[in-house]
Amino acid sequence: MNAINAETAGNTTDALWQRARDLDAADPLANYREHFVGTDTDLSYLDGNSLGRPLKRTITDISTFIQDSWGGRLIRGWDEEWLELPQAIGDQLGRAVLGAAPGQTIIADSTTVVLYKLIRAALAAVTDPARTEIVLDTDNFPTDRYLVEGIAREQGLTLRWIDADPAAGVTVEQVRAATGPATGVVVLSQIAYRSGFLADLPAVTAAIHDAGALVVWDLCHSAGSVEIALDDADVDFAAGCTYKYLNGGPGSPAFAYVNDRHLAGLQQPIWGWMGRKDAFEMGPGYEAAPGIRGFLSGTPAIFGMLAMRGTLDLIEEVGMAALRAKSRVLTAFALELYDAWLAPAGVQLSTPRDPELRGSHVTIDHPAFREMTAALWDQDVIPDFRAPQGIRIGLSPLSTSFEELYRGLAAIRELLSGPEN
Ligand SMILES: Cc1ncc(COP(=O)(O)O)c(C=O)c1O
Ligand SMILES: Nc1c(O)cccc1C(=O)C[C@H](N)C(=O)O
Repeated sequence: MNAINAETAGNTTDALWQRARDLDAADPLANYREHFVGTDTDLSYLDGNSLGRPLKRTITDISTFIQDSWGGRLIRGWDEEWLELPQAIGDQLGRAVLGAAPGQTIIADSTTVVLYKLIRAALAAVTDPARTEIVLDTDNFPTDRYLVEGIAREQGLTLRWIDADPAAGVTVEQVRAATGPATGVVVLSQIAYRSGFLADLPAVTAAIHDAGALVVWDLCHSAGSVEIALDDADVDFAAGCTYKYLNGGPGSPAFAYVNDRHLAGLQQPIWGWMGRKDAFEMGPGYEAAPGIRGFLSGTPAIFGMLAMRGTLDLIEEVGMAALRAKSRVLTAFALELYDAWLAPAGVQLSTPRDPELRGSHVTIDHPAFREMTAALWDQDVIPDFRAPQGIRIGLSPLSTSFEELYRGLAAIRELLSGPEN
């Protein structure tokens, strides 16, 4: 029996539609949606946690860059501006999003490469030879797991796996149980890519430090969606993407954060000319540039850095607290729609209900979702599918509207209820 009854669904649907409109009307960030390309259509974009929408100003920023900077200044651009951009934008990101004082954040490479460098740097900072274990969890993003497996093999270290509940995440208790005198480094995501579980970063960091180990946080799904205070939590190392909630565009470079107290004498493993002291001296042997700049390896991807500046400017204007507040209302409304329409149709919720424990996406599971995702995309409803049967509803606080979210979940409800309804 199909549990969505047409009569009651009609009433609920009208009430929820009105509610979506009311939430948009009450949303203090509603006007920011207009800053993004494509938000004046009926397309429902629910995948900003994979790839954020572009800002309209990016069209002008990129075009001006080509015309004036690249086209006008040519190679002089490096000396005049570009060489400093990885640190300048890194500092802005640190200030606006990460809770990091200047000089600890840099834009570089991809998240995968940055994580490799950070994990190796963290291991190099562990001086006790008895600390031979890297701790990670079974539900972390594939790149994190593969990197750690590769590094353990390369360095002759042992892995200790935390068995994470895929519908929840890694708890402080689990971290305490998995760490001890043999732990060197722990690698975790602040927000789980699948369930959206939000880890208690300060408490987990403190637990890892209590065990005498260092932590590398993956902030891909949290940068630009939740408030982060890396310095206050005394985090050791962190990395993340800029193409999700920071709207840097496909393949935009990653960021690396290294706490000041680790920077002196830091050893990262990819020794390229751009990370060397006096890069343009091109001297013999490698001597790392002082500070966070020693974290560069090759030529920075300037083009890929331009778009994220627009979002950082907006975040500085609005503040991360306002973004987090909107994100909480968005995910709460997603749960309301889920309860009214999808739970009765047998869809499982795989994201914590407690708003303190979730980030900015909601994951729902159903055996029909693999096939359904293509049908949704055809209808301009764009979530993403994560195997084996999950749809993630990614909600970007600056660009997602409540009506857009309503339309997306209504389309899922209709496809689930079949052609007869
Ligand atoms: C948690 C997490 N870590 C790492 C990555 C991978 O980063 P990249 O492909 O940019 O290296 C992603 C997304 O792709 C992610 O969600
Ligand atoms: N990075 C991606 C890509 O290059 C292509 C398609 C999707 C992505 C993603 O961002 C995946 C994403 N990090 C995830 O959480 O699943």
